[in-house]
Amino acid sequence: TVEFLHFANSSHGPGPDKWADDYPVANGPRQSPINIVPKEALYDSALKPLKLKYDASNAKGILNNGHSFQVDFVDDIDSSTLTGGPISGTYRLRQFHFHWGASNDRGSEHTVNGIKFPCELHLVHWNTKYPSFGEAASQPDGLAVVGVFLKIGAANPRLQKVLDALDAIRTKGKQTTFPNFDAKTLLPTSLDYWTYDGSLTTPPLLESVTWIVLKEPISVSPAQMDKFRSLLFTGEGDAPCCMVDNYRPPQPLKGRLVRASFK
Ligand SMILES: NS(=O)(=O)c1ccc(C(=O)N2CCc3cc(O)c(O)cc3[C@@H]2c2ccccc2)cc1
Ligand SMILES: [Zn+2]
Repeated sequence: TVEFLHFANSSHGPGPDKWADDYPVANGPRQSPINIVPKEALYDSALKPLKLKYDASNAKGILNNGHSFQVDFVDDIDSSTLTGGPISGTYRLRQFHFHWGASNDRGSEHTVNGIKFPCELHLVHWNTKYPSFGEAASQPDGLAVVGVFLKIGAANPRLQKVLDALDAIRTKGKQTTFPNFDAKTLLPTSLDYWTYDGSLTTPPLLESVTWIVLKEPISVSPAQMDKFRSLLFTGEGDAPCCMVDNYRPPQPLKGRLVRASFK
């Protein structure tokens, strides 16, 4: 459809339909995102509650990486971690970032019964049984990403703190310090989740992600969505191209089971 034609031919490289040329894993058995069909998810009473312990002082900086923006965390100690849930061991928070659309009818990567949300937050964690994030990213149990949907509603004051930093990182490659941010403030009340084995949703599309998608969305206002769209894919001095529609569409399930932590 039109947004992918744009994504495919835009200045920031080939879009999702071209990725298989350079990354054959794009057609692999455990690609992300997927469409979640709640009625086809299996409630698994053995799934533990998610335990997210985030230390605000671990927040380092905020960066426009040319395909999204991310808030990076100090991850050389076990102070911001994910445990419990579908995973075993301890995973450290590395960064969080978002995916969003050019309009409020699209933007999320995962969909629920085919419904697209205007935005999706990803909190990226890596398994500390491996020596580093890069090493973990190539292991089948190396990464765990918590996905949170954003739904149009009241302005979200916790999200606003992140959005207020975007003016300083408008173009690709720009970054600025972003100290003392508690990522927990971006989570919804309920930590009920769906979980399945998947991949990175951007190249290199590594099949190393245990996905944990929260059922309850957080709110975002239309004005706040416009703030996301004020970012540019392009660098300073390049012809400006608005950073929008930076989401991969749902990929084939290929027989995978989606489990639910709730009835
Ligand atoms: N959407 S997502 O699945 O949650 C996700 C998670 C991590 C990453 C990530 O950290 N990547 C992939 C893209 C990328 C691009 C770069 O220019 C870069 O310097 C680093 C990354 C990393 C990455 C690259 C190689 C191996 C593992 C991660 C990207 C997307
Ligand atoms: Zn992502």
